[in-house]
Amino acid sequence: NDELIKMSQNPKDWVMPTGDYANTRYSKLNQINAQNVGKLQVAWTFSTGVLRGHEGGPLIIGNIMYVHTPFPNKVYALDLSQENKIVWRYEPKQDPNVIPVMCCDTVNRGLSYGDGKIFLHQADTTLVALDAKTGQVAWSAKNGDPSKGETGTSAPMVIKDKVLVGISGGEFGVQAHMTAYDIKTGKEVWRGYSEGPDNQLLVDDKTTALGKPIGKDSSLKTWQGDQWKIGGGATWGWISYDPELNLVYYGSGNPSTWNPKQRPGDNKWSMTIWARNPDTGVAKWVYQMTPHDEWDYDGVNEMILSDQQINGQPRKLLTHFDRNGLGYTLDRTNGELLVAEKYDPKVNWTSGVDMDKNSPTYGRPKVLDAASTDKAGEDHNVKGICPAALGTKDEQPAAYSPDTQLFYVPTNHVCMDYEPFKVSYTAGQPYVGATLSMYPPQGESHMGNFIAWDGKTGKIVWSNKEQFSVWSGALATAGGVVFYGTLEGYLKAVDAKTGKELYKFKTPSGIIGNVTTYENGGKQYVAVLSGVGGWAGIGLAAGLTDPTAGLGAVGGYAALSNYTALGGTLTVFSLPAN
Ligand SMILES: O=C(O)c1cc(C(=O)O)c2c(n1)C(=O)C(=O)c1cc(C(=O)O)[nH]c1-2
Repeated sequence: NDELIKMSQNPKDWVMPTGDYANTRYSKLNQINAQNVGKLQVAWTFSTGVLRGHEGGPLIIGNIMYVHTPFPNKVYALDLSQENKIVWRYEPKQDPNVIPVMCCDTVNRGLSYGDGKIFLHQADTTLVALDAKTGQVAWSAKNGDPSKGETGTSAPMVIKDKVLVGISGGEFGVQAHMTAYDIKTGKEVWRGYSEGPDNQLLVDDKTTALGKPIGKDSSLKTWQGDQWKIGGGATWGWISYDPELNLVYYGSGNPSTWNPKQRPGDNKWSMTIWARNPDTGVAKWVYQMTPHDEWDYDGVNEMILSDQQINGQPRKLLTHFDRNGLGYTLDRTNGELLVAEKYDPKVNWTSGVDMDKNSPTYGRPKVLDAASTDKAGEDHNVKGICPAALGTKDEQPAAYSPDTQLFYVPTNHVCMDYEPFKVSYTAGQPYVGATLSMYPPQGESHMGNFIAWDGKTGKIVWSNKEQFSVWSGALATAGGVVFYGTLEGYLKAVDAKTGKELYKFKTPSGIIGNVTTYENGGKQYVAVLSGVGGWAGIGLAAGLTDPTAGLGAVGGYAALSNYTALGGTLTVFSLPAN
């Protein structure tokens, strides 16, 4: 979308949920820098009036800031030039029966802008277009059916003349997809599924995996019978786009039931990086990271696009920090695999990815027997698997700074016990089939790290310990400062080169939102939503206390209740006048 490409080059605004199409979450603003960030103060705050987990962050377009909330998915337009007065608000009426079919809290990851409209993907899967000036509904489209377990949590993305949106429901046996709607009318233009026959996948004889054509029925061959129809591969993560290559990138999630015995085969194309043509939806290339998942290592985390040199050659790269604990760097033009390395040294389910191009298992991770929940079988508890099901990183997006050529990655440092059991499929009911518990790696007490990563070599450059997982999205800036939030509720600023902590402030609740920056009236601001929740905070958010509830997260993060409580607030920071 040419309008958006132009707008996203103006660092005063924040026009996409991801900051830019490349998903770098990097801002050229440098008024706030490593020297003065220690003086940051709260400029203003705004209560959203909603409890539970607040993910994503606001959009800023000129003088208007657009703030969204978790279910019931309110949207506020605030006028920054009029003391943040509420210009309009949108409050959808949604059936609360959608709440129990949301796997990991009632979160929403944010809004998109394009063609004078604000796009919201509601929990009940309604994709709604609001007039950016008035908040009036311009059109709405139904992206799924909550009675089958389909829900909406992901941020839509405007690409050219279309709005792209994924779907959640991997824990309910949905057949997930990415769908493109016409930006003017809301009419469906294409829908590409994560598994199924070729005409549903939108693949053709030119679609490749690791440089080779995937061939006919590439997905069907990897499922038993009709299992692909309830095969998951949910698409609830972030979307990126390369306008020059005309390719969109996103990942697909777990192949439904967490009991691997019930779905033999590679379960393609769950756990896969997809590169699709946004005009037709047809896939140019795919790469499956975790064939036949045995741990719920969803592949949906963001794909960050950067241009860097490898061995003296300029390369168009895609870097992805997968739930499975491996940081991948690929050539985004063709899906060539360049780097796959652990970004937490505790990752122990695999000895690494086969990088030998001539090997029959090229590109596949080598699974270690001790961590195989499939080998152990139903009703056997496999202990000490790292990472836990919520991965070395979950939805919390990393940032990339072209100044340092480093990625700044919020991570989980958590391991698990995992016991698969037999589960039968009923539409609209959980289709999980595993009991989990979560805890820090043996001999350690901290559950998170905030790291800097070199994607060219696959190495950690520095690492800061955090007591809990870092469930907030990072922001990198030209001021040499990187920002992130913590589950206890701190907004933190660290030096981009060294990781040294330069500032922290405790906001009213735990932070699972993404840090955003903008400029208004000549002043740089940093904004973040607090409001604890998400999968890590599900115990607090949903009032659960059984340690195995929340798929094991309730016990793992029980100590969080000593630090914070529910409540959605936007906190905005700036430097003092002098
Ligand atoms: O498979 C799915 O459909 C699905 C959906 C979601 C979601 O929409 O929030 C999450 C997950 N899976 C998931 O595996 C997961 O770890 C997770 C964490 C969160 C969160 O917001 O904290 N959502 C989700």
